[in-house]
Amino acid sequence: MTAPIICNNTAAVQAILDSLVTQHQFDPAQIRTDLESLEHWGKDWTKHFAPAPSAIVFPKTTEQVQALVLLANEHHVVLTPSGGRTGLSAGAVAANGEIVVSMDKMNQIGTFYPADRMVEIEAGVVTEQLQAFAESHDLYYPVDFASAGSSQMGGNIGTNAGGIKVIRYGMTRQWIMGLTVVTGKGDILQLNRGMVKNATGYDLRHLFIGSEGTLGLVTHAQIKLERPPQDLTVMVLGMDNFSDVMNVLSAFQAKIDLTAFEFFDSVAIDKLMAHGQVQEPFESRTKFYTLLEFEAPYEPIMDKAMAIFEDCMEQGWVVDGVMSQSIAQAQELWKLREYISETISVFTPYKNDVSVLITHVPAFINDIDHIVSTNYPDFEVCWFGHIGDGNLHLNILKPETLSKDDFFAACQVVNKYVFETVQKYGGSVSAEHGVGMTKKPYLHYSRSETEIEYLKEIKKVFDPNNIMNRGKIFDVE
Ligand SMILES: O=C(O)CC[C@@H](O)C(=O)O
Ligand SMILES: [Zn+2]
Repeated sequence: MTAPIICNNTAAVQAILDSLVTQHQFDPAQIRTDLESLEHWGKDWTKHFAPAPSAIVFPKTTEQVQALVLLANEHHVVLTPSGGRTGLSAGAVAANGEIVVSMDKMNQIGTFYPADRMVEIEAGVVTEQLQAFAESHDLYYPVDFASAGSSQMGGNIGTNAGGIKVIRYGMTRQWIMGLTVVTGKGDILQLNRGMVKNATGYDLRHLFIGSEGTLGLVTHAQIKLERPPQDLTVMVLGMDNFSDVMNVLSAFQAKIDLTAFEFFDSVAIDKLMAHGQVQEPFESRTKFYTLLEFEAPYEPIMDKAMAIFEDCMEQGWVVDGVMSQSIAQAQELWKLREYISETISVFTPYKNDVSVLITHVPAFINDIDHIVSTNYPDFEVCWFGHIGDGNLHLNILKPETLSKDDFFAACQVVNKYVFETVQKYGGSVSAEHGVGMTKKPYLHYSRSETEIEYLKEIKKVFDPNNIMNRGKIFDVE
């Protein structure tokens, strides 16, 4: 039997911190225990749990991470990995006296392999930093989202982050050619070493991608890069029926390779306009909006897009539309979608991040719409998401008069119906934000009991003392 974990045993934490400095070349500046730091590094963007870590440690090398993991095992103290802390499922929240392992000081871009179109990075590299590096070599890192300026690659790998270009380029997983990890046991493993072809049995790299730091810590990654897209053109279309959103998606996808197909509703537009940072796309409001993007380096593609657009108007699916004529205009239109999450954050939204097969989206949305209008008659609901890949972000906005706890409790009651519907369509209770703590109680709607037992067994192999991000995804006895 493993010894019990004593999360907030200050003596044990202090013994670890002392040992890091005296035995493992940690500079005292690599350790913080002041209240402000504990508050800052102890939480992500979720508002459900109060941060309460014991200390924040900033390793600089894989060996320092290993030393910390070995000490945590010895002293039975839990570690919480921390990247840019932009997560929305409380995967990086340390609420129980954990030591937070921040990758902020491991933020270097390493060797570039032009022939392999690949670059080695440390886990603390910020997404935008990698994107800029790729651009400086006439290449492209295509995984993108509104938080790219803060999110770190280690966190993106931990949650298999998705974002706005998944319809064309897939999730983070697709771009990870290799990983260096320190397992929960304290072993350093080099997984796949960047190769495209490597048929030597289980590919452990893929276990670590999306494992939310519960198996160990990613310290380095080898990232594939892509040729940059050419002449991206953006269209924003307004429509009054959700089924028309899907008609438009099918019409475009039949003839053009889209790089994005995003959707949002008039509540999102209301909030954006009230915030005042973006321009109204059309003179009159419509109920739904889609933003689609495609490469248009040649005139015939543009002609094709215009013809599809006109056809959508004739069919009565689209009420209004606008197309970018320059990069600046395309960027301006993107703000309509990218600013939504931050704009509505003042309403302490209750977040759902669900997905189903695109085939099931219309029926699924109908069911969810019914649940929401029956159960939330008094709450404002904001619909948006990456509908082109089947991912819907359903945000319920807190009325000012209701306390956070009462509001979350009310939403949790309705969750049951939302997730039963997800289950009915064989969908996911977390499409791209991870499970963390907020979706932990609902994991069983997407993963069978038997499957969860396998997950727990895998966790035990890599982290027998359950010191890695304990209490995230599922609980292990
Ligand atoms: O805030 C949300 O619910 C979604 C955040 C992000 O995934 C997005 O697509 O903007
Ligand atoms: Zn999203």
